[in-house]
Formats: sequence, structure tokens, C-alpha cells
Amino acid sequence: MSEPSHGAGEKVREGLKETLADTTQLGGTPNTPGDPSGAAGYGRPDSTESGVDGPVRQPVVPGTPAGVDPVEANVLYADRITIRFGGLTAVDNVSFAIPPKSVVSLIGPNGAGKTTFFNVLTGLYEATEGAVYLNGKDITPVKPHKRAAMGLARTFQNIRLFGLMTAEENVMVAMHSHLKAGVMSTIIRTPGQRREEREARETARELLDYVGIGKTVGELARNLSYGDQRRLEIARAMALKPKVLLLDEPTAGMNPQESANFNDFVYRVRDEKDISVLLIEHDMSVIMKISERITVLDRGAMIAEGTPDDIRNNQQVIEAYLGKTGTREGKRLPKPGDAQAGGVAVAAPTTTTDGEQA
Ligand SMILES: Nc1ncnc2c1ncn2[C@@H]1O[C@H](COP(=O)(O)OP(=O)(O)OP(=O)(O)O)[C@@H](O)[C@H]1O
Repeated sequence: MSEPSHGAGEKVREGLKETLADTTQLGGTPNTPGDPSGAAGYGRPDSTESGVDGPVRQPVVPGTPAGVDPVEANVLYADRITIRFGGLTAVDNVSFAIPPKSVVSLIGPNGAGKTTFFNVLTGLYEATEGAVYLNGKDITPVKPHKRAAMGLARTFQNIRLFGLMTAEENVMVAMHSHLKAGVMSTIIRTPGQRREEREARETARELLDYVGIGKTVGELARNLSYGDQRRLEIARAMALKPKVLLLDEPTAGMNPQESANFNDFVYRVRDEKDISVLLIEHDMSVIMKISERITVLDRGAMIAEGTPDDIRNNQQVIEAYLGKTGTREGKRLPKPGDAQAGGVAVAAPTTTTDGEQA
């Protein structure tokens, strides 16, 4: 799904060198026999649970204390998701939890199933099997825009903004689902409708300030710098008053300083706004610094889940990215100008700003 960008391959190579390839020095914890993934408790429920009516909840979910119901304990919980495209199983029986006020990441080599899984969480794809719960509610049949209104907001790998609208207007559009004014009051502009619009404008400005682009309020989205467009997308997602923010490649195209600031920003969002953040991100240095927990997919299956240290030292993850001999199946070696390094694709900083809506 990712598109190449020159120079970015180098960034990924550096990130991988720093994080994955350095395990011998870091003295990682080897995987336990019988649990090569380091992801005990994930996967199919054990035989004692089979045959139970309704959703079968797993006994142990990493990040969720044993004996605690993952549906209740997590702001978002995906229960044994499988997605098949014809004969291809893009995601195979993957469970995933986002605890309240957390920053978690989903990583994996090209074609691992990250975007597909992300799309199931947001409702863009319907899972072949499994269920998604938001704030304890089964949202499996709920359409994307309703999920957004329920507190699940997202940004896109390729930025989607209304290019010919101002930054402020882009944010106000997203507030639509929270505004009360009906068609009639909008047409005749009742005092209530005018007050609501004024408040929406104020909130939009506050959000733009919050993401650090308050000065761009009256500028057309398409004239903003790439980094500012990314921030505008986040402001717009936050206008939905989400409980969970799903960020797809948020630092793609950002310069190193913007990437560094991004970490602080995400923690502020978590701490001040009480929002959990899920990132799909190819920049390993960002992932390892920012994530409290990381889930790793490979060829549709979850191969590991844990803290950055767990993941950095997990042999299966290292092999998934770099292969046993440093080249996975001999086709993932980075070449000069190659957009892939160690099987990690780098999103191009492409932008869609004309007439598209998130
Ligand atoms: N709509 C679709 N129809 C058929 N196959 C699909 C579809 N979307 C994804 N796939 C396949 O599912 C698998 C997982 O793809 P996905 O894009 O989710 O991986 P990814 O981890 O996001 O990859 P990347 O890092 O390259 O973006 C791939 O083999 C892909 O070709």
C-alpha cells in the first residue's frame, strides 16, 4: 500500500540498524519454547473455550491483566479478526487491544496486513471473522462514519483534506456530527445556530493552536506545508472528540525535527485529552521511542506483541524484517534508490487535498 520516496529508505535502514539488528548487544529475552511469538494468549482460544456461544473472549491478552475481560478493559478491542480476499488470507486470527490512555503501534514488513487490519478497525473493511469492540460495545456492523462519531477517529497514509477550504473550515467540517443545528435553523440562521457556529469556530481555532498550527487558521489547506497538513489532519480527527486516534504513517514526509516534536505531541494528546493513540508507522526510530506496546504482523499473522524492548529483542521479529541471513527470501535487500529496506516500505509524502474527505 505504501509508495516509495527517495531518501526515506536510508532512514528506515538506520532505524532498523539501531533497533532490530542490535539484539546481541542488547541482550534480549529469547522467546519461550511453545510461544515463539512472545504473544501468549493471542490466537485461537484454547479448546476449553470452544463451543461457547457468542463471542469467545481470550483468556489472556497482552497488555490486559489475566482474568480481566479485554472487552471491558480496553477502549478498543479486536477479537480474533480474519480477513480473506478470495484465496488470500490478509489477516489471520489476530486479536488486538488498545488500553485507555495508551500509545500503541502496529508494525510489520510489506504486505503484513497492517493496512487491512487498520481498515477493519475503522470499518472500511468488513472482517470475514471476528469482532471489534469500542468502549465495550460491539461495533462490528457499524459503518465508518458512525464509528467516527462514536469516538474512533483516523488520519490517512495519504493526507486527505479539502484543499480549497481553509484550515479552520477543514476542522469545522469534521465537527458536523456533533452539531445540533438542523436544516431549517441553518437556512434561517437562528440565534442558536449562529451561537453553535461561533463555538465551532472557536473550538476549531483551539484545536489548530493545540496541534501547533494556529497561525494557519485562514490559509487554504492546499497551501500548507506538508508537516502542517499532517497536523491539520490530526486537528480534524480530534474535532470528533475521539477516544481513540488511529494515525496511519503520521511522520511520513516530516523532517527530523518535526518527527522529534511529534513524540511529545502524541503524549500530550494522550495525557491531556485522554485519548489512546494507535500508529502504523514505518520509521522504526519513531516506533521504538513512542510506543508503550507494539504489535507485529507478518504475512497476516501476529508474530509478537510487547514493549519496544520485547520487540527489539524478539528473534521472530528480527527474522521477519531482516531474514535469517539478513535477506528475507533473498528479495528484501535494500538497493540504492530502493524504497524498501529490510522489508520495510516507506510511505511517500503524497497528499490529496482537492475535494476529498476523510
Ligand atoms: N482490497 C484488497 N484485495 C485483495 N488483496 C488485498 C487487498 N488489500 C490488501 N490485499 C492484500 O493483503 C495483503 C496485506 O496487505 P496490506 O496492504 O494490508 O499490508 P501492509 O502491511 O499494510 O503493507 P504495506 O506496509 O506495504 O502498506 C497483501 O498481500 C495485499 O496484496
